[in-house]
Amino acid sequence: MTKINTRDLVVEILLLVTRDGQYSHIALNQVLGKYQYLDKSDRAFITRVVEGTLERMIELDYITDQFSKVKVKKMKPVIRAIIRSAVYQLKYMDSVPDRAVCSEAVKLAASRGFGGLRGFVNGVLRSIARNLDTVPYPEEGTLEYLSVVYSMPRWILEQWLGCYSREQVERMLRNFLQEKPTSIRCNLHQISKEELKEKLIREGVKVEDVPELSCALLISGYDYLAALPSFQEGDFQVQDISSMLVAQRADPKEGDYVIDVCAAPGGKALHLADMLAGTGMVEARDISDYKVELIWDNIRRSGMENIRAVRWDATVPDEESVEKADIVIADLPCSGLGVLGRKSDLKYRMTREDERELAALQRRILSQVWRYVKPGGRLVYSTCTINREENEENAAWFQAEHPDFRLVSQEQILPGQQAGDGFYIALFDRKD
Ligand SMILES: C[S@@+](CC[C@H](N)C(=O)[O-])C[C@H]1O[C@@H](n2cnc3c(N)ncnc32)[C@H](O)[C@@H]1O
Repeated sequence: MTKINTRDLVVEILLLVTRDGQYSHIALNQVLGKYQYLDKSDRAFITRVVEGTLERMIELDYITDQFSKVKVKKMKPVIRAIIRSAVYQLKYMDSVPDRAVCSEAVKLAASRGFGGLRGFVNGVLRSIARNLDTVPYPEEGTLEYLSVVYSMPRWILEQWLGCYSREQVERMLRNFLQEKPTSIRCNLHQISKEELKEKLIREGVKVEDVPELSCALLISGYDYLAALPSFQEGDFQVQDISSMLVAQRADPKEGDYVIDVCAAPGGKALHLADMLAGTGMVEARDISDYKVELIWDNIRRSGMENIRAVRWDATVPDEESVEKADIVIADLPCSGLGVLGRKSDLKYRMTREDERELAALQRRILSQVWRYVKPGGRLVYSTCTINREENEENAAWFQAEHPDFRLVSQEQILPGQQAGDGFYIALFDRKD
């Protein structure tokens, strides 16, 4: 079998994300799925360089611009991807010798049809390698400094500094860059947490408890999660810890009928079905056949029978569901700025305009789905963002529009505040 060049795969994935607009986790899974025979260390190298390069892209470009006559923005996409991933290795991966980073990058430029730029790539990377320790950074305390050091677009920083203290903002920024274990939710209808822990340990996985949540575990040290027997047998679901709070706040009772109006890939809907312990029914809806199939994949794996997946556009009224649900879950599409620690490419995609459009879409969906809540039932509105317009302001708007609903609680969890992602949850009940 021909040896796969891992750095070439890194460049391929970076191009899929930065040039072709694919989501990083999808591009990474796609490529790693195609080369399943790669050994564990190669897979770990590819994942680390791709994720690290995307996470630190603003800083990497800032460094490169100090040493290159052609600014990063003006470079050809392939050269840009090669240089970015090489600068990441020079700055953040001590285990890779600088000489190897530079020469591999030069070879890559040639093999990708840019032989004429070998000298350029070599020159830029060697000057960076020589001068990395003395790169002048923007003045500490300025917005530019935060933007470069934490690789965060300025508009996002301005927005957060307008709502939160500098200390809170810096804690979030530090948190996004920290490596975190994967959180999983144990399917308690099928296996106890202790049994799952033992099974995972036998599969070579490192497991930690989450004391505050009886269904959650943190795992690390595995190679390919989807290949673990415990995953294939439906013993757990990958789910963020903050996201597990949604079903907890909804607090379903035996026999409840739940509609999750935006459910794919099904994390919260499956959690609710698990809490219903074989009783009641969860209808998990999403907008496309593709998304509905993702939910079905997870339902089949979990083996649960009190949940079904259905295609339905949540902005379209569904007269048959009016006042039928004990609980409506509205975990709506959002700007996702609370999960930048796991999906760092979102910070480069999102714009202020997108946020406004998402806040408006959330209102359109809420304007329909409240009708499905029975008198005496509950509506949980949640997002994985930390933007007030999408969160507190939408909850206040909903409350003002619908006086027969009462805002029972709302919580804005900031990244770094507890173990999970940044998240927002508002719980409403409908008067009887
Ligand atoms: C935040 S995600 C939901 C995550 C899910 N609740 C979970 O826990 O796994 C939002 C979902 O809304 C779906 N969506 C977007 N617009 C929609 C619409 N108009 N109707 C129904 N679903 C929609 C997206 O396809 C996406 O799967």
